[in-house]
Amino acid sequence: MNIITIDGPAAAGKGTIALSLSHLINFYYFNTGNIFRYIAKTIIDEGLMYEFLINKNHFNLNKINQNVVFLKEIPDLVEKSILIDEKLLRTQEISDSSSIIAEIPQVREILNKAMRKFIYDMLGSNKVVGCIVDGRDTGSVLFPNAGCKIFITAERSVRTQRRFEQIRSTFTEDFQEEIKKKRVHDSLVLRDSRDGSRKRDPMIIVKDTIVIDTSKISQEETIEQILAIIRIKLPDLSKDYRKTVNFI
Ligand SMILES: Nc1ncnc2c1ncn2[C@@H]1O[C@H](COP(=O)(O)OP(=O)(O)OP(=O)(O)O)[C@@H](O)[C@H]1O
Ligand SMILES: Nc1ccn([C@H]2C[C@H](O)[C@@H](COP(=O)(O)O)O2)c(=O)n1
Repeated sequence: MNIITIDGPAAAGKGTIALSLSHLINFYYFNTGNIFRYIAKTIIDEGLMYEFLINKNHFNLNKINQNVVFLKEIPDLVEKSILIDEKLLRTQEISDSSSIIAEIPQVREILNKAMRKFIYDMLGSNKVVGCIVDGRDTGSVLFPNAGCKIFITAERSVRTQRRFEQIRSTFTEDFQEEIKKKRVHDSLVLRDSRDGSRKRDPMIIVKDTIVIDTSKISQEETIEQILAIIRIKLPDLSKDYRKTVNFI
């Protein structure tokens, strides 16, 4: 299956690497974190986050606005999460909330189903050669049959620094609260713990996954390593195609 999964902890560089790689090999790139972020944003916008936090295990997901009723399938849920301005999804509040919401099995079930359908439709339409998906459980749960599974990680201090710089360069003074390094660090600690220890679909490294620690290597080196892995794992990508994208 021409699906490449890239999992790993927050701020490890998955999205950046996946996006660059998708341009190089002409694959479609799908960021699964954004769909969890989109749901978090919706709960926050509906003013329901407080209620959600105190009743986490009994929260009535049907309470959410008719357009976003989780328990019914929302046909354009994935499309909505793609079309929204990504910057609106990258606030600290949404980062923290999305990780909490992602613990709910019902939410995961519905989002996974919607994401799988979207990707399979995309591949089936023959508009794309393949797809790169990134997240926490894309190789272990979402696409266990993916042809190539990568896990990108980095030391937490490195990830804190990367996220800190990323936020500083993205947000203006309206987001001063966002740029305190301790808050970035504390948020990563909490998210690492929640994403790695939740009962349903925790972030794990499954046995056919190749782990790349990017703490001391550049983005370019990481991409080189992944291209070398893809050559072995996805040998069926046609030779002609490989030549056109400098794949060999
Ligand atoms: N060697 C590296 N590899 C990847 N990203 C790096 C590297 N060095 C610095 N970065 C930077 O780290 C920042 C975080 O990367 P990115 O947002 O892609 O992480 P992520 O793993 O997708 O995070 P999240 O899961 O929270 O969305 C980006 O600004 C990226 O440019
Ligand atoms: N496959 C996924 C992707 C994301 N999540 C949750 C957990 C994360 O903390 C949150 C935000 O993701 P990010 O944008 O940081 O990649 O969404 C998940 O549980 N499973």
